[in-house]
Amino acid sequence: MIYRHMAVIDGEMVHFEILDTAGQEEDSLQIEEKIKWGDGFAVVYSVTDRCSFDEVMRLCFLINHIHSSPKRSGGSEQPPVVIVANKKDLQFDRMVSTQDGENLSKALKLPFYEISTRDSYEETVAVFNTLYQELMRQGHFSPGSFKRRTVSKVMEKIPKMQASSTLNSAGRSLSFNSFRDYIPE
Ligand SMILES: Nc1nc2c(ncn2[C@@H]2O[C@H](COP(=O)(O)OP(=O)(O)OP(=O)(O)O)[C@@H](O)[C@H]2O)c(=O)[nH]1
Repeated sequence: MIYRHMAVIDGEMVHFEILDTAGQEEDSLQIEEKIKWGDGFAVVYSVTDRCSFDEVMRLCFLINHIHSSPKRSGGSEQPPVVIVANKKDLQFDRMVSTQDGENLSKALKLPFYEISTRDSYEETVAVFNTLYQELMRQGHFSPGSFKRRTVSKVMEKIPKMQASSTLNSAGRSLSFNSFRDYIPE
């Protein structure tokens, strides 16, 4: 599933395409193609699901590995990655502490956000703003001349994906998910 999101960041209109992997059974080739496709990555876990947290480190390494391979087109710098702890509103079901998330992010030297996609649109879009700003900082893209990719090209490679609106049924929150389905067996 690809979600679209538009935002004005630092005075520039930015069009995001957000690939959501929820519930997909994928082999390692599909995973690799999807990771190659991304310019930046939000590795999302749920604070109510310890297993999703336990996958974060492995996924970050996988992203770095794939984007540092000689096959990767573009620059040599690692793509922007942020770690996102979702569902912070569910405080009574919490299984992963804020400290755990912060410690992991510090160890991996990655930005960390703890958010609730249910409660805060602003917290959610801040994740994507950070990814965009980091891409700009790296200098691979300049504002207004962003690398273009067509959805149809992606869909040829990833037949299960469909283009879709960014907004969920409540009309306010972005939807994005843990990358745990990306892990090869
Ligand atoms: N309370 C709360 N519920 C959330 C939040 N984000 C998502 N949910 C709910 O969690 C459930 C799963 O959300 P999804 O977006 O389908 O998450 P997913 O990672 O795709 O889940 P899988 O389909 O199991 O991969 C839904 O019922 C959402 O409404 C949040 O921040 N707070």
